[in-house]
Amino acid sequence: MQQSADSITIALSKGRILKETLPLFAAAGIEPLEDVHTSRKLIFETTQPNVRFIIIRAVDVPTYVEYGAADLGVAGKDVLMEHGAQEMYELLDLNIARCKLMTGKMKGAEVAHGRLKVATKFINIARQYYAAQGRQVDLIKLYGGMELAPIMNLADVIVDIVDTGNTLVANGLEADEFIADVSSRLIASRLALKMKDEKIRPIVDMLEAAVANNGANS
Ligand SMILES: Nc1ncnc2c1ncn2[C@@H]1O[C@H](COP(=O)(O)OP(=O)(O)OP(=O)(O)O)[C@@H](O)[C@H]1O
Ligand SMILES: O=P(O)(O)OC[C@H]1O[C@H](OP(=O)(O)OP(=O)(O)O)[C@H](O)[C@@H]1O
Repeated sequence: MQQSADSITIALSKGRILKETLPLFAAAGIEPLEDVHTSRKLIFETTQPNVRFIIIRAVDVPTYVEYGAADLGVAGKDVLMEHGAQEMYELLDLNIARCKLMTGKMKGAEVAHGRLKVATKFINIARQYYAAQGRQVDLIKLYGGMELAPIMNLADVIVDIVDTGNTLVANGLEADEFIADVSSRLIASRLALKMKDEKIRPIVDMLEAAVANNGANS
């Protein structure tokens, strides 16, 4: 399907962000015409004739926006930091899916002073974080369940998302160093901002009001 000059494509992260994203867009007058949770479709028309959603894996959202295949996107700050922000702009902090990026280690463990083995799916974030501290690290890429790595002696520490801390505790780990606060952001492609500013602006304004209203009600 071609990107058309007068339509707007918005890439949404499926998974846990989606539940909190849809009410914000609904408050901005943009609702999918079908139930996104039960449909196998990837593209959804919305209550606004020229606005459609594509619903994809969180890590793929920056890629669609970067290439201008989507005009707008919603993704976690963790995903954006890991991807690196080329050809796109962060327009709004949606203040949803709030959590922290932290290092974690076995409870009570002393982190050795020498070279550190770090398991994470956030390889770029971890590389930058430890480089800024001048620490030598071996990075071990995982795709989930990072908490298992120190238990199995695969790594000394992990870099992962922490919210309640329950997952760390349930696995005998503890949070150690804070890396960054995370929440979901509205992003736009450079191209879309240049070519479709007058279509994008009212959507951003309505979302901004919805976010403020969300904050006032929580
Ligand atoms: N425990 C959490 N609490 C709050 N927000 C979280 C939590 N875990 C992840 N997030 C945020 O939600 C985003 C999406 O997380 P989710 O778990 O839905 O997807 P994922 O596991 O990264 O992706 P996939 O399921 O495609 O592998 C993350 O990028 C992060 O910004
Ligand atoms: O501090 P908590 O409230 O326990 O939340 C943190 C957990 O949530 C995320 O995992 P998720 O459920 O997304 O699983 P996955 O990363 O293995 O896909 C994250 O990777 C942590 O494991």
